[in-house]
Amino acid sequence: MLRTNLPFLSYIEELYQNQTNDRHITLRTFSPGDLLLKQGELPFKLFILKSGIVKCYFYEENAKGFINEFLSDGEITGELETIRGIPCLCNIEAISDVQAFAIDASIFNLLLEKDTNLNKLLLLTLTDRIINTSRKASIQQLYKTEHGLKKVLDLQSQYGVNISKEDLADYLGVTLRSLNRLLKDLK
Ligand SMILES: Nc1ncnc2c1ncn2[C@@H]1O[C@@H]2COP(=O)(O)O[C@H]2[C@H]1O
Repeated sequence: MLRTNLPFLSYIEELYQNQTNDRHITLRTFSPGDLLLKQGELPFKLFILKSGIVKCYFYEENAKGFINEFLSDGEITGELETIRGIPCLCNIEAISDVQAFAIDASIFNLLLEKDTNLNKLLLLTLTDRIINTSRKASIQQLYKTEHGLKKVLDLQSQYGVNISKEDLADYLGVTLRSLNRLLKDLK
């Protein structure tokens, strides 16, 4: 549930440290509740997380939220827009203090043209996301929510993160009321 991408983090840290005069990569900080990317908007920057946790979620027209993933160290956001030229698919919101490397979309596109390392890292990242999203979707279809909840609670204690009940419900695709009932039944 909490995705990290340490090879990507090493890659961007090296680029950041080796910058000379033109500092195209900057380090930015965000507080809980700050939006790094907004659904439907065209971002000019991509972010690669250095530390902290963000949630990646959709808002549907009926004001329901659905959380795809919780992303942490080394995860990239905003790459889909840059590659496909489409508005941001989802919102990326900090749920803890976050530090992220920011890179201009135009610079990222230039790097994509000449850096095979970046291309390989990106392919691995995108294929991982397809695998994780498909796995999550099939688990949600095949098993009861209780099964998903147990897994999420295990992972939460494994990573030592504290995720609000609202976010847990949005991650599992259930109402807060159902989540409270499930939590009560688990006791
Ligand atoms: N299923 C997913 N898992 C992880 N991250 C995602 C997923 N879907 C979208 N994102 C990220 O959310 C970002 C929103 O802006 P973009 O569409 O540019 O790029 C998107 C990806 O970086």
